[in-house]
Amino acid sequence: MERLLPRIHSPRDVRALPESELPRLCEELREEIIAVCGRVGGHLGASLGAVELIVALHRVFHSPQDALVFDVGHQTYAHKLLTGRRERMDTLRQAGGIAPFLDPRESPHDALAAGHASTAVSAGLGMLQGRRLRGLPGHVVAVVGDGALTGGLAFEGLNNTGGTHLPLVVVLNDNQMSISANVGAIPALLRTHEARAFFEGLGFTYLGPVDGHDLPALLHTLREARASSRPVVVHALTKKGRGFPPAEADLQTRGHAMGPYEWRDGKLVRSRGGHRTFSEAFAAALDALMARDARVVAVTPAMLEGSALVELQRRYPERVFDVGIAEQHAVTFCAGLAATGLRPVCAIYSTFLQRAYDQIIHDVCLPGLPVLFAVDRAGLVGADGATHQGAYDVASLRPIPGLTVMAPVTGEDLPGLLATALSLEGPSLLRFPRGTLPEAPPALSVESPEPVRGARWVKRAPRARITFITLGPFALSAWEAASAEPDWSVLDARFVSPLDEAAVLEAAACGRLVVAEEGTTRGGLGSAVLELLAAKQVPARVTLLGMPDTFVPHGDARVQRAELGLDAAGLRRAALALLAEGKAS
Ligand SMILES: Cc1ncc(C[n+]2csc(CCOP(=O)(O)OP(=O)(O)O)c2C)c(N)n1
Ligand SMILES: CC(=O)[C@@H](O)[C@H](O)COP(=O)(O)O
Ligand SMILES: [Mg+2]
Repeated sequence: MERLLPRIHSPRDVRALPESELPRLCEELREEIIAVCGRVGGHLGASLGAVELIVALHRVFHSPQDALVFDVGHQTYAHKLLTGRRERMDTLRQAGGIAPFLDPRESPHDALAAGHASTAVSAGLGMLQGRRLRGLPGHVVAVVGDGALTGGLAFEGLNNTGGTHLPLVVVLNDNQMSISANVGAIPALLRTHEARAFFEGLGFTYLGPVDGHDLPALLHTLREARASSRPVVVHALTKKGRGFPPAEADLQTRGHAMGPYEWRDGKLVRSRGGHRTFSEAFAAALDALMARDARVVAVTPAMLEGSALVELQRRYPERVFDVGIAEQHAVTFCAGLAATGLRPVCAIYSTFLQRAYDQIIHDVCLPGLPVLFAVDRAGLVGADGATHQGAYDVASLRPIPGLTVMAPVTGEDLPGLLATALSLEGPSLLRFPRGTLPEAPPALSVESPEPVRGARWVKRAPRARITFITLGPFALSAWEAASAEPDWSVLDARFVSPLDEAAVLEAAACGRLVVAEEGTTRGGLGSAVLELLAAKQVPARVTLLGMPDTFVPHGDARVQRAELGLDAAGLRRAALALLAEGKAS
């Protein structure tokens, strides 16, 4: 039988199909999503669960005249396949390829860019208001997951919408899952008759619950929602990973997002090489700390899996808290815990920490509470791209008084830095990157659980002509870049705040510095070094290396590092250029 999908180039083609063909279209979409994720990896589970929903939405609403606003955007592979991107889907999440989430620059059918959760209702309401004011026609639909609904921003949007009486259509894609099982009272309430009362109480018409895989029921309910003249919630019950047994059966570890896999003999075969990640090394160090000190507790805003805390939660169910997609709450919750004498560790991705900037300043740092922010995915993240890069944590948080900011070079550094955090009276931040642990030279592979202070010389040349000052694993690239040069030194800053001024001034005495960090150079370690040199009137030539002043798109992080000069070869080039410049003047 001729496949339908190759004939679908836009939502108009979906609407032209006889309704009886839609189940076959869904089947083909599933096959395509499974095949694409198999080849290039991606957000498999959420996308499989939203297939019927997306087909029904494109059938009932007329994108792009009607705006479909998807929360996060990780569940939209069917939408991408139906909106003219099918032939490029094998480039998904790769450099120059199809975006990991939605991007209006990629397609007019992507109403709004996203990547972070809980934005769809607010953005959808804004679009509806904007269209009204500008006299533009069209419906606006906000598609929100039950996980995203645990974020405060979603409630700010619902509250505002309910008060405006504007006919925003909110489609609640309820699969009872965030990345891990969803948490909290509201997801539980959604499974009771109270769901209707809850949304009606907020000023919405409630339609549902409807089986989110039953096309006729979905089409009927969405048509009813389209006809509404007031805010309406369509509550659709779906299953994450639907149609792919390994993803359905193993929702937490495999169903959400994955690398390329193979499907052999009815089993999923996948390997990430068995290498330990920074997150796992952090969790192991935290485990040891929790075993020693009953005051230590851990908090994650819905990233138990990614932060490698699953096992730790099993071991300490009362001391490891998943608070849902609620970064602001996570930080202020930690403030409360710390105020009782506990020592909370807030495990959070750099990009999601951005959500909680005021909570960090106002609730934690201003009262000087001893919360440790364990900032994962700091630096380039690769396939998730611009929305998820960990570029701004150091630059945005360095100015906050009393916040100690530090970074490990290797996994071996983690116990000592965690002990350092615990030895402090006030707040601290420990940043480490996504991915596997680097191999460390013998000098840096010593593990000690003792607190550390100040910077550390990785290579100290007696008559240095140039010194690298680095943050985090960059010390290893610098060490490699300098290894064949007897007069090149390497200083691991280790602390950005407080900066080890004596060590930096000693490093600057050679007259030439290359400062390297995996974060924006605007305001980061490099800026801290320049501020110090200016204050002390130290004449030194300084090159700053770091993430550029643009949003870095999706791609392979290793390739991006090479392209941005953020690897050993790039550091070497920068040093040679600086030395050559010195000669010329
Ligand atoms: C602010 C923010 N925090 C955390 C994440 C990581 N994250 C992406 S998808 C997801 C789960 C979302 O659950 P839900 O909205 O129910 O969608 P589902 O995957 O179940 O379809 C999480 C925690 C994020 N993208 N944004
Ligand atoms: C969509 C989203 O925000 C998460 O699923 C994210 O993609 C996870 O990233 P990691 O793979 O780095 O845990
Ligand atoms: Mg969900």
